[in-house]
Amino acid sequence: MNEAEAKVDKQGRFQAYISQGVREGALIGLVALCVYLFMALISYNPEDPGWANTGHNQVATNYAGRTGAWFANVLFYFFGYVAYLFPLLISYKAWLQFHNRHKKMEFHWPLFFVRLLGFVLVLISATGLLSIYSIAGLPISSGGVLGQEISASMLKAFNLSGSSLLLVAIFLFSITVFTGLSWLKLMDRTGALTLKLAYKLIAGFKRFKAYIAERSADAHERKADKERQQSSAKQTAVKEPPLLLDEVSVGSENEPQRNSLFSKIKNRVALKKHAKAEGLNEHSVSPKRVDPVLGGIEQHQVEVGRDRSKESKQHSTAIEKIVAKEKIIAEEDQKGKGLKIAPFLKKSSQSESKRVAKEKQGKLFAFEEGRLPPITLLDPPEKIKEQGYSKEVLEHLSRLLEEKLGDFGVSIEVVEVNPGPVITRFEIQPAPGVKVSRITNLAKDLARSLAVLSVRVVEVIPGKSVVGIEIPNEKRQIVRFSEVLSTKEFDDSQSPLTLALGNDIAGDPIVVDLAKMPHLLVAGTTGSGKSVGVNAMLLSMLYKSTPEEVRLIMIDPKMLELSIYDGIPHLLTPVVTDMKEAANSLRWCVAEMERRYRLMAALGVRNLAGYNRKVKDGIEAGEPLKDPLWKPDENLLNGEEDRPELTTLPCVVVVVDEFADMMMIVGKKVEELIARIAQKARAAGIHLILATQRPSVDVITGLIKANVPTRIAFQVSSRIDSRTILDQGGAEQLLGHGDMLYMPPGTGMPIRVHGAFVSDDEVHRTVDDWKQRGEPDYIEEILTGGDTSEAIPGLSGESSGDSEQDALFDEAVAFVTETRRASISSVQRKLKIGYNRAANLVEAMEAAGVVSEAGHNGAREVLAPPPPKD
Ligand SMILES: Nc1ncnc2c1ncn2[C@@H]1O[C@H](COP(=O)(O)OP(=O)(O)OP(=O)(O)O)[C@@H](O)[C@H]1O
Repeated sequence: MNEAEAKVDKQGRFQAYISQGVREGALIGLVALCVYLFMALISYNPEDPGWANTGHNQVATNYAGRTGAWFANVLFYFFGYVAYLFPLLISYKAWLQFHNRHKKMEFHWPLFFVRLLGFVLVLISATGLLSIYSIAGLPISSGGVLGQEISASMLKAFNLSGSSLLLVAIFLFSITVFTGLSWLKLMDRTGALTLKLAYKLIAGFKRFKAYIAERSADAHERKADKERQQSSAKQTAVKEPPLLLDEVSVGSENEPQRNSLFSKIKNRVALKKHAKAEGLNEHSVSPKRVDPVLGGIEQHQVEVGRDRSKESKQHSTAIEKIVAKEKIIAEEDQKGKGLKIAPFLKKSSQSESKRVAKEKQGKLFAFEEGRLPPITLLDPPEKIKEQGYSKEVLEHLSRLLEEKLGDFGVSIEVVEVNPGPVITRFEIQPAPGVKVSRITNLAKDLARSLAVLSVRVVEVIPGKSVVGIEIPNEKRQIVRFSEVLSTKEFDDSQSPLTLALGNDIAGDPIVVDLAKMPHLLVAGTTGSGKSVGVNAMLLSMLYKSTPEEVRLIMIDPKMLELSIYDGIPHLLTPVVTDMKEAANSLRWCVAEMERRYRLMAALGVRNLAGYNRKVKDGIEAGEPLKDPLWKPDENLLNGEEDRPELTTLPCVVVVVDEFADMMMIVGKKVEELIARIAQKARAAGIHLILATQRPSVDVITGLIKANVPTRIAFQVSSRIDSRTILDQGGAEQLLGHGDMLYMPPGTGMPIRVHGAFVSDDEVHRTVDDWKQRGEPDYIEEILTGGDTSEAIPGLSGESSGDSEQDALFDEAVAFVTETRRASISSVQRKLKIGYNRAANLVEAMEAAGVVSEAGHNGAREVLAPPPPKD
């Protein structure tokens, strides 16, 4: 940079420095002048000494002092109230100075003169107008001397109206000239501002209206909730239609206030249903409540973002609430549409079995009678099946289920609905962290809330990660026995001990094999369908097997249910009603079991099927097998040629209806006999069906439970009873009338079965048919006991029976199975009894199969499982 340039640069910087100082100095000076003038004008006192008058005051009262008083006097004298225009003008100039501080200062003379002209014109017109329309307060006219002069000459020339018009026009024009203000633009801006203001006012009013509506709706709802609570407390019975009534009344006592939203949705569900019933459009009912508020929502939402004031925040929360509610309702509708409603997948083909087809043919061509009674003897299934809930009701129920569980603090989502012939299963997906036991514990509350008979919670559905909620259909289909017998499943089953239980929840037949169980325990309260169930089992065998295949021993302490079967060829002995005879028949079973074991051992086979096959093969080959156990009678002097031929052995099924009565009358001996049969009889083809209506631990003892692995629970009165039978709850949630839980052996998962219905007539017809087919071949020793009772190995004699009847026997069994220690001394210590009594108890336990025989070191193994924990 050369010297000249540096000089120019220095000068430039100096100029910039000066110009900035001048600008800022001018700004400060102008502000100070404006304030000073303004002070002087507002505190103007005519008493002060001034330009036009000397005044009485020695000391000026003006805030701006004598000078200020003087200036004020001059300005007011000449221009009247227009004097205020001067500080106003100066403040405008100061603002311009500030606004354009970064711009280069340029002085434009023509513009300056135009502006000055404008200013003069403003002074003239304003003062003139003020003098014509004088405002009091100044010693001279409010337009000052200038105004006086102008108005006088104007009035002379143009009169009042003409002068006024002219002066207003000049004033407006001069303002434009002076300030550059465009009146048209101003009008535009004013219009826009007015409109904006009007919008704001309307929006504010709408928000306020919405807020008021919301508050009154809430108050109304709280009041309605309260009334509902009171009325539901008073209500003892739920009226028709149960679902709708429940939606508004039942369960509301559990609803906290915060859930009033749910009650609104509930009402909506009710309204929708009602609307449907009335044939109304759904929308004609529901949106009415929200219409007034919905109108302004969108606009409000936009403004809520802008307006940060407190009041608008309050309003916005009210609006957000409403929007949220609408969202929920919309979601609800959406969900309803997305819900999967599919009937259960059926496994069975439903086509009729070969046997049914054959029977039809047989009828047609009058074939010879079959070896079994025809299924046509039974009542045919109903042609018109009851239909479950409609799709709409299922959707509503799903939402209701979600709400109700939500009310109890359990958040779930219904993912699928499977309507079945008797019940409908809702598959629900619990929210993360929700324990399924919480839902199970709510079963009763849910049933009440949904106004249904009962609700069963299926904690685990194999192959799915959902929980099942089963609710009964309004009308249930009756499962006819004939429809289960006509299925392929029953026909294809090879076992002579095939039992047709009924249909599962999907309507598929449940056909089971007693031989595989191998013993069955059936329990349920009075009227639960237990006797019908046992009849169905017996008829299943009568429609599947001949007396050569299956023989029956029926024990009926009530002398009621089973006596109907008396006289059929399957019976080994007349229906047993005497309990002493019942004990003898059990004893015979044990002896028969032992005999069969010996026979099987002699023939080298492992089970009854193997034995029967071998015997049959021998007969078919023309070389029937001889009885290896036969001993020649010394008195009769018979020889080897008299050795009888072996015949096939039938399965023996012992059916005990009301097994609790037998236990009470005969005592513990029965338990021991049953345990004995249950432990070993599978291979020997002896099976037990034990039914009781008293599922208590003194009837279904640990010993029996340990030996009878397959259970069927009909409806019971409590969860404890259900646990006694199934080792888990669930049976208390059944519907009765043949609804049962079937627990197959070796599984912990009960299957829900709707039992097949068998009428007494059907039983009579079947029994009569069998009676015509053959006579029973009774074995007398069964009832008398014969000499078999003494000869049963392993079966305790009367002395051990006494020990078993010891009052402490059960306690001792419980102790031993629990601690898994079977020593006499520990029993002695635990029960605080003498050595002999403890030893007898342990021996009785050995005889009952609870503990093993003493080993070479005297130690015994505990065989029975530990007692169930309630
Ligand atoms: N599978 C079924 N389907 C429809 N209804 C049934 C079914 N099973 C039973 N019922 C109805 O339930 C009633 C009671 O059944 P059931 O007599 O078998 O009960 P229970 O448990 O044996 O009672 P109790 O112990 O007093 O004899 C029957 O009269 C019948 O109307």
